[in-house]
Amino acid sequence: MAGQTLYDKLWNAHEVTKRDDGSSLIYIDRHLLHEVTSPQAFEGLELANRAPWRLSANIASPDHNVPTVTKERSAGVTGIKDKVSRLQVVTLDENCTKFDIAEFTINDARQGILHVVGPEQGLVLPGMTVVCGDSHTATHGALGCLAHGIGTSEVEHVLATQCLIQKKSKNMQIRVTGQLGAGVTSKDVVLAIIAKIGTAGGTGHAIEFAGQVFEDMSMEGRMTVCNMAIEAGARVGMVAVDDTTIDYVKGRPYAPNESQWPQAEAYWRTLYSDDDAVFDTVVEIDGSQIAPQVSWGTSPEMVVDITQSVPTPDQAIDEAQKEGWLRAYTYMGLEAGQKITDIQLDRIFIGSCTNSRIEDLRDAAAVIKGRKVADNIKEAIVVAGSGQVKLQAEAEGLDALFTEAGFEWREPGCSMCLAMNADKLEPQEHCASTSNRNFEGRQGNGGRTHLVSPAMAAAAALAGHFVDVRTF
Ligand SMILES: CC(C)[C@H](C(=O)O)[C@@H](O)C(=O)O
Ligand code: SF4
Repeated sequence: MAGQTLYDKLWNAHEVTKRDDGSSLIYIDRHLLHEVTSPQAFEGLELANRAPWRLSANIASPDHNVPTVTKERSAGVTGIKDKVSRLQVVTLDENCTKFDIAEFTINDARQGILHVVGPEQGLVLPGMTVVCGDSHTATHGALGCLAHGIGTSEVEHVLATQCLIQKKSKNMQIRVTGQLGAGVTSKDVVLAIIAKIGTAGGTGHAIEFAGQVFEDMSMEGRMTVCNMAIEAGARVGMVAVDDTTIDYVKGRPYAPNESQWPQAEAYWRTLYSDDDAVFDTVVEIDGSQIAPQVSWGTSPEMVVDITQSVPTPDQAIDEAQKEGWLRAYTYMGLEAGQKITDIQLDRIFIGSCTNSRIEDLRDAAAVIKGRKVADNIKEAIVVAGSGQVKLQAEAEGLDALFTEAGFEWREPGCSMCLAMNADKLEPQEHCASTSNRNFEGRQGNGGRTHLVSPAMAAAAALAGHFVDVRTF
């Protein structure tokens, strides 16, 4: 028998039963809940007169709708101006109280974006199956677990049964070899992967990221990459367990205690793809060739190197791509062939579940070196992914570096990643954003998003336009 991939191992360890139609019933270890996709699930549970099947598997926190301005945040839920947003957060609080589910509420020091909070608290551990009513749940695969987003009806299903009906995906390995150059980060790696394979490249697959670049990468970096597996078309992204994983988990509040640790670690150490495991699809990229990336268009695959230009229609591989580009030039207000470094910016957003961990903030802060945000930038905000990241950054003095340069230092939440709270772009504004999605209207009606790394966003804030952080 051929060896098993990491995905096979995780799947087999959680398969309760195979069904006649080729799907399987899978046991779920951890369920993360936020205010947007849980209300109807709780309502369904109540109507069916059911209780959550395993309370301790669930953890909730509001993240999408919370205000990030300190004055509004300190007022708690009453500080949320938008009625619908407030109702969602209040409803989450009420449901968690009613069903006895643990919640890091709006002003809890542990509140934050679930995909930052889960690993940080040790609530997500290697070997687990992890779900959340949120497509970026793939993030958690960085810890060597099987994690993916689910819809609201599945949220109800998991609450009620702790199980899910799933169809197994194909195995894909993306190998990034060699070493990254200075100034090139995990965000550039994942954007370069998507530029290469396209937003449908991973469709139907569970992606394992492997190779020297991921072996050398920190847990924060691995989370950035797995986070965007969904933008590469896959629901699942994973990295094998190694010393980096084990060291990251050790000592986290909900991680196994000392007496449980040896047993847990012994199991976790088995979570890698066997040498003779077979992948349905393999992609290889030379990491040393990756440059800082910038998205110019309205899809995460419309990405080029900072040294390049907006592509011209004759470079499109087919008519469909050409059509997409023509539409994107207009929406983004860019000319074909225009240099990326000529794109002037209006706002800067450093945050989101892709890039709001401590290492991301350190990377951005390191670029500042006493310089100031350029005059043409209307607003530059830094939004830590969780209360814990914010505290850590403040302990390191990063907040002062940012505010002295002219950035605003905000409270944790999804913020300007999506236009669901008060942090939005105005029509036609260009934003250098460390988030993961750049479709039309994502950051506000008519807003123009450019996806970049935290270091590139910081450099752009200081220059007022995109610059190559390697020579800035
Ligand atoms: C609101 C939520 C359902 C959504 C998701 O699933 O990803 C959001 O987090 C996003 O990033 O678009
Ligand atoms: S930060 Fe953005 S991508 Fe992540 S969960 Fe929030 S809205 Fe979705």
